[in-house]
Amino acid sequence: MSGYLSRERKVAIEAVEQASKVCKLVFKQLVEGETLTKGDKSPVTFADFSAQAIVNSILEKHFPNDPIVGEEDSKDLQGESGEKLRSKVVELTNLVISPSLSEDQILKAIDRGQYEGGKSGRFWTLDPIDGTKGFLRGEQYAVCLALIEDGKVKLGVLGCPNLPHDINNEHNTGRGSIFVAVKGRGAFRRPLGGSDEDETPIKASSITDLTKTKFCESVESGHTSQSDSATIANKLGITLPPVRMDSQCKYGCIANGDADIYLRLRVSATYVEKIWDHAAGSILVAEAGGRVSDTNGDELDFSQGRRLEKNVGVVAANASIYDKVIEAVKAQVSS
Ligand SMILES: Nc1ncnc2c1ncn2[C@@H]1O[C@H](COP(=O)(O)OS(=O)(=O)O)[C@@H](OP(=O)(O)O)[C@H]1O
Ligand SMILES: [Mg+2]
Ligand SMILES: [Mg+2]
Ligand SMILES: [Mg+2]
Repeated sequence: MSGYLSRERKVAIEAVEQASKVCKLVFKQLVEGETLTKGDKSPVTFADFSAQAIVNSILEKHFPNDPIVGEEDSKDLQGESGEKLRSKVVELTNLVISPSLSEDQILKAIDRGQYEGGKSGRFWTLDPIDGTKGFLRGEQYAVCLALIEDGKVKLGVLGCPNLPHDINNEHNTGRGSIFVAVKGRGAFRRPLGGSDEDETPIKASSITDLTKTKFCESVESGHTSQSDSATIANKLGITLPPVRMDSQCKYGCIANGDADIYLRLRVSATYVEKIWDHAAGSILVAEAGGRVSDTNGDELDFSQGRRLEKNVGVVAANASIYDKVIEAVKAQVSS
């Protein structure tokens, strides 16, 4: 494939593929292996750091001048107290990446993610594992990578290793997809581990009858107001129960037409959304013909640094119902 951002697209897919591999490996070794005591979050920590090391070192190899806004930093891996975690991350990273990287190279790669973002120039943003709680439960999580230029998202890649190919028939289909979107070039889905030939274009749904729509939201009631969304759904005449799913896989479902509305309604007055939690997902929905905004109807503004300082919550929906949905959301959040 040639043309606008074709090299960036290819490298980003490769980076997300490799990071997804380490996540699956950690899950198999440590979560499924029953070595875990209840409440132990160490596997997701190993996978988070290893995935960020892998993506950042692949980006550095191909685009050495591009800064990265990544969720993690190497603080917890430093010094004597970080020794155990550090050696595990080095081991895991080198199971996936070749040629092998030294401990120092791995820590430096993780810390390439410290860029502060902003309104000019180009940078990448990475959430090595979004939906950490979903990962630990063996449910949905995503590796999320996006390219931002002058404050606008131009490319987004979401790796969703556990997402069923058919969410309506989840026990009888394969799992694992990569979603890709480039500004102005549409949105696509391909199987994890697949090739360019396996890519198919995807579209948001075109359903107009609100009573038949499906909405999705976070599993965690600490991340979205599930009571506000129930009130909104009721006002809109939605009868189906919410599809609760962790991570940016929710954006993937909207882009793929598997759900029609995504509501993320602020629970805490002090929480500000992070750019890596929404960059890749939002371009995916927009390129699939859907609409995305915050709960005031304002465009998500990725030019404000590491966080979406100007926005509150998120609403995504298919284009035919978006206006009705945002009207109901605004009424609820301002009441
Ligand atoms: N208070 C609050 N409000 C809103 N969002 C929050 C909040 N706290 C955390 N987070 C971020 O939510 C990310 C996961 O979002 P999900 O929609 O996947 O939620 S969940 O997994 O169902 O809990 C999660 O991303 P990861 O840390 O990458 O998992 C957080 O960045
Ligand atoms: Mg996240
Ligand atoms: Mg994360
Ligand atoms: Mg986190």
